Amino acid sequence: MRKNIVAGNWKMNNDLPLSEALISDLKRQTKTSNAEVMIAPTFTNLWHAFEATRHDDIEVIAQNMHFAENGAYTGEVSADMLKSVGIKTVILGHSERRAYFNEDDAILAKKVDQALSKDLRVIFCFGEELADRKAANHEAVVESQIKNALFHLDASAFKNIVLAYEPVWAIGTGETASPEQAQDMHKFIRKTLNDKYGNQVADDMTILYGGSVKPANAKEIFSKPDVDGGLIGGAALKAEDFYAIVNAF
Ligand SMILES: O=C(CO)COP(=O)(O)O
Repeated sequence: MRKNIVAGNWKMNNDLPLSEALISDLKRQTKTSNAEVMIAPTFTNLWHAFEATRHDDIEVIAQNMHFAENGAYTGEVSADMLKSVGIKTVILGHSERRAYFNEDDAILAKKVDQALSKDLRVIFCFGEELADRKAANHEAVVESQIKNALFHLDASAFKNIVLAYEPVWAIGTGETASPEQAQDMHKFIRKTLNDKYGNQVADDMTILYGGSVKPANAKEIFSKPDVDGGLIGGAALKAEDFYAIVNAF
């Protein structure tokens, strides 16, 4: 079923004391919308964050994981490790992972497979760079990112996938895709799913937009019919701003 989700990706921000403080602030906010609320702290804060929100309407999710079961992968974290600290959802394919850690479609396909085989829900991120959009190549880029990492899956696997369109040029830049640009791309993504898997998968898919979503622009972006929520970076680091976005539905 399609849902409204607002997920805060904290990226590499907040050590343990700051994470504790932000979670206390988040717990003081009031949710007036039907959106599911998620926060993605860094690995070292996951257990504390899970414990601290156990009785709250906030899901703690992970920013990344490795594709292997376990073994000699220094510095990496496995699906089982995430599950053992209460995590049920993992972000994969973020543009920062793609750009700085060389995660390509083939690696991401393996990560998606591993996460799904462990019953983790995946928030799968993708999006074009500025040069792609200037060359009017944005739809082709997004289509290939989705196809290469996900189209080996059965239709039933998509129940555990949420898509997040994050145009690279709008991340952390203060430049947002216009609500129309977001809507056009989300509609195109749904059509791409429809062409391969039919309208059940396409209509049920939750598609988030990410890239400089702020309290001031969230309402207009979320009002678009194919935008089901947001993946929020900078504005997720302040509880009032984050809940202003959550409540923009
Ligand atoms: O990358 C993002 C969320 O994953 C978006 O970040 P900003 O909201 O800071 O642009």
